[in-house]
Amino acid sequence: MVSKNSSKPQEKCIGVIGVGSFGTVIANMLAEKNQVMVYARKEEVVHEINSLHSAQGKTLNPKIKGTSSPKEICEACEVLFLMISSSGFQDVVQSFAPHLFPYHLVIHGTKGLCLNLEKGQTLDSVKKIKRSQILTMSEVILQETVVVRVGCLAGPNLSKELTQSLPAATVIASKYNEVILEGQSLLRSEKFQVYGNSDIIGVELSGVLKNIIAIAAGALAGLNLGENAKGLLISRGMVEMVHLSNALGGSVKSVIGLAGIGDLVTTCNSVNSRNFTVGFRLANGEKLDEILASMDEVAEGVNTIRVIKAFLETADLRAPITEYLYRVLFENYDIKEALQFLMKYPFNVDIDFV
Ligand SMILES: NC(=O)c1ccc[n+]([C@@H]2O[C@H](COP(=O)([O-])OP(=O)(O)OC[C@H]3O[C@@H](n4cnc5c(N)ncnc54)[C@H](O)[C@@H]3O)[C@@H](O)[C@H]2O)c1
Ligand SMILES: O=P(O)(O)OC[C@H](O)CO
Repeated sequence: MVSKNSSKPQEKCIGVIGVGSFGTVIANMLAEKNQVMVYARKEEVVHEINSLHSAQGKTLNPKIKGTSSPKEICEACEVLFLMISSSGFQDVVQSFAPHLFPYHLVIHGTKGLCLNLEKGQTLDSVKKIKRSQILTMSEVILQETVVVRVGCLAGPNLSKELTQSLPAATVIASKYNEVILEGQSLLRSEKFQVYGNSDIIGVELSGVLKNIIAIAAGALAGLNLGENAKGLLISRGMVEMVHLSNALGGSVKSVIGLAGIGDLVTTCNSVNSRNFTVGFRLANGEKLDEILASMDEVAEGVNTIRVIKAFLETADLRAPITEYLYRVLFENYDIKEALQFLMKYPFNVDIDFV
């Protein structure tokens, strides 16, 4: 877009829905090049954004305007970044649906799964689920709204490091090349590289599934089992991710790319990862309920383990790391015994998917 009076490109208004850890970082990155409007559901957070230029203590670029109105942000912005944890994703998308039109372009950054169950059913009541009862976030957007041009953003993107402007890269995945090009033009900078991928389901699943392995990596670290064991876990974890992703509709190529192996290595090695931290604290004897109650931010891997365990009940597939973590998290199985079992698991071949 070029204004009538100058050759400088006119700034667009880009919307960011959700101002948690990741939403604030992405909003600040977008504000380097364009006007940004952010949506927060609480009026006090909107007031803080507009008067103090921060969101729950996290600094925001003063150019960023806050609103609690889905209508206002959808009218002002054609491009929207959805940065909501998976637990609130479906509710937020439903509340935005009346204000979204086919001209909107929506990119999400959520690394979790939603369920597509009958009214009144829960994971506890059904216990076994099929692929059709699991929704990735792009599938939620397509199911609940008339938006067509949907993308996802995934990769090794720890928000604490992005806040410090440390170098990083991400993947924008979409079936539509224009979504990838738009995401690249909005976010790419000297410090932040943006790759494209057309396999949106595979990229979403890569970001979702690596959280499971990160919980196990945190547990290994908490038990001081060493770097050899971590190498073993990451490599077997990647194989498990490939098979699960395949069964859920993702391609191998995405898992071995930046959003898969790239994010897997980062998250399995960082105390800044919430999922790694859950595993680390479990290994130090804390109970899951205590850990989750003390965390302000979401560790998506915990719910993902429940969802994938229920999926495994209907799939012709073994995923031993996920299955044993489920027993540790939800059936009081001893974490040391689980890890010892996994170390001795009789995997016969190293790589069986190429
Ligand atoms: N923090 C990171 O380093 C990082 C990096 C990449 C991806 N992610 C992914 O991004 C997603 C969000 O992570 P985060 O770190 O920002 O989490 P967070 O807990 O800091 O923020 C979650 C945001 O979702 C909003 N939200 C949740 N339920 C809502 C509801 N019902 N209505 C309105 N708003 C609601 C919260 O208010 C908050 O703004 C997760 O899926 C995470 O896996 C996080
Ligand atoms: O803090 P985590 O464990 O949710 O990880 C954050 C990002 O997914 C890292 O890319």
